[in-house]
This record gives sequence, C-alpha cells and structure tokens, in this order.
Amino acid sequence: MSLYLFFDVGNTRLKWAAVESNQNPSAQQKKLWAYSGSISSKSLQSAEHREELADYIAKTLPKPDAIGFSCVAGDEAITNLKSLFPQWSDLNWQQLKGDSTFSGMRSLYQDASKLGADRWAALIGARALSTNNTLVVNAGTATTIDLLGSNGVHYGGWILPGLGLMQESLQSKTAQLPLAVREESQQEFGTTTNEAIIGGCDAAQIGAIHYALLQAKKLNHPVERIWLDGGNAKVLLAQIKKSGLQNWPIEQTEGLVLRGVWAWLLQNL
Ligand SMILES: Nc1ncnc2c1ncn2[C@@H]1O[C@H](COP(=O)(O)OP(=O)(O)O)[C@@H](O)[C@H]1O
Ligand SMILES: CC(C)(COP(=O)(O)O)[C@@H](O)C(=O)NCCC(=O)O
Repeated sequence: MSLYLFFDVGNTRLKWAAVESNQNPSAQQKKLWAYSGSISSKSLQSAEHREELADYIAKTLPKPDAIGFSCVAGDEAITNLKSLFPQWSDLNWQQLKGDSTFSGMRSLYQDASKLGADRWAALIGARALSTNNTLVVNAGTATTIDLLGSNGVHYGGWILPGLGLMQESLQSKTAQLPLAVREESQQEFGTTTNEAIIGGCDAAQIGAIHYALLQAKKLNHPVERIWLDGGNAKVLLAQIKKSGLQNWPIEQTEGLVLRGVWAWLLQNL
C-alpha cells in the first residue's frame, strides 16, 4: 500500500495530513486522515522550527510515496516547505496552483494563475464530496466564498477580511476601539463596544454568505450545499445557528483544501 502526504500552507496555519492509497477523497467519514496536524505558518521561517516539524512528521509516518501541496504564503514558504525532508530527496513535491487542471472542473477566473491555490483546492475537495450547486466558504485569515455549479464550473467568488482581521483592523485603525473578545452572552444588537464589534464582524461574514446565496439563485445556480471550513468555521457556524438560519444547507468540514490536493494528486500520479 502507498502513502501520500499533503500540505496546505495558509497565511496563518500550515496544515498537513497523510492518507493511504486504499482511501478515497470522496469518503465522508470524520476520521479520514491516518496522520494529521497543524502549526503556525511562521514556523517555516525558522530553521530550528523546520527541523522540529520535519522530525515530528518523519517520526510519526513512514516515507510517503508522493507529496502534494498548496501554498498561499509566498515563494519563500514554498522553498522552506520543500526543504523539510532532505532524507527523502528522491520524492517529487507536486504543487497544486490556481491554474492546475482538474478533469471535470474549470474556473471562470479571468486569469486562473491568480486564483488562490487554496481556493481552487477547496473547490476540488468540495467536488469530491458532492456534485450539486455548492458554496465553498473558507473562514481563515481571509474569508473566501466561492460558487461551484453542479456542472463543475467555478463561477468565481469573493475575498473578505477574515473574522480576526476585521476585529484587528478596527483596533489598529481607530483611536477608541479595543481588540474585541468573544463572550458567551452575545446579544442580537450590541449594547457594549465589545459586543458591537463582535456582532458587527459576525454580521459582515454571515451577511456575505447570505448575499452569495441570493446571487447564486439569481444566476440560476441555487445553492444546495454550503461547505464551511477554516479556523473560524466553528464560531461562525454557531452564530449562524443562533441567528435562526437553521434552514441553510450548511455543513462544517475540515481539511477541504487538503482533500482537494489529494483528489488532484490522484489524477496526476
Ligand atoms: N488555534 C488557532 N490558531 C490560529 N488561528 C486560529 C486558531 N483558532 C482559530 N483561529 C482563527 O483562524 C484563522 C486561521 O484559520 P486557517 O483556516 O488556519 O487560516 P489560513 O488557512 O489562512 O492559515 C485565524 O486568523 C484566526 O482568526
Ligand atoms: C484569498 C487568500 C488570501 C486566502 O488565503 P488564506 O486566508 O486561506 O490564508 C488566498 O487564497 C490568496 O492569496 N488568493 C489569491 C488571490 C485570489 O484568489 O484571487
């Protein structure tokens, strides 16, 4: 049996996972990854942290037969990532980019080489999970919202500051606003500065998803499934449920980008 190792380098977190060749990227079960983990993407900048990460991964899994990755954290991060396992120098690192081809899918992005590799990977991952009209929401450093038709066409999407970025920018660009902290007893409309900021940023994120649903319907691709992933997915989903939007066909998922890199790698082996 072969083993495949995948990396998703985001602007905040570096995620990895490994699977065996008898597994399938369309499998829905929660415990999908034989091995997985995450660490700050900044760790790639330090030789010491790179060595620790490489040691940890090499000790927890056997030598993989192929490595696939996507990276939106810049060229230096790619160079550092590819330097991780000098002992596996014969291994080919396969990089999924925004314009990597995937059979059965295409993007309407005017210049696909500019499409974030993680967005394209997440769309491929979503396609592996379901083939209906789908909204892919990745709530990470940035929040990205992308529409994927049941025909395999990516109609484009939106990029918003992520929840953390929204809150941080209010603090750093105003005189009076603190860095807000999420509390248990969040009201519908904020009655403190803290609540007003947390509620306002939530509303911007949830409102954007709501607007995307309306736009997709207008384009005659009514959304039948929303996949919500990323470091802020849990918090956002809780707010969506609290807001009385339970009838949205939304499901939290983990590792959609890694799943997409996996599906793509299998087409390219
Ligand atoms: N343990 C955590 N470490 C870092 N960020 C976290 C954590 N938990 C939640 N977050 C939030 O998730 C975001 C990172 O999510 P992630 O999906 O990993 O982003 P990216 O793919 O952009 O690296 C952060 O900006 C932060 O708002
Ligand atoms: C939008 C992003 C910054 C999201 O990055 P992330 O929050 O996942 O770290 C990334 O997908 C990116 O750099 N995209 C390139 C521009 C584009 O997709 O049009």
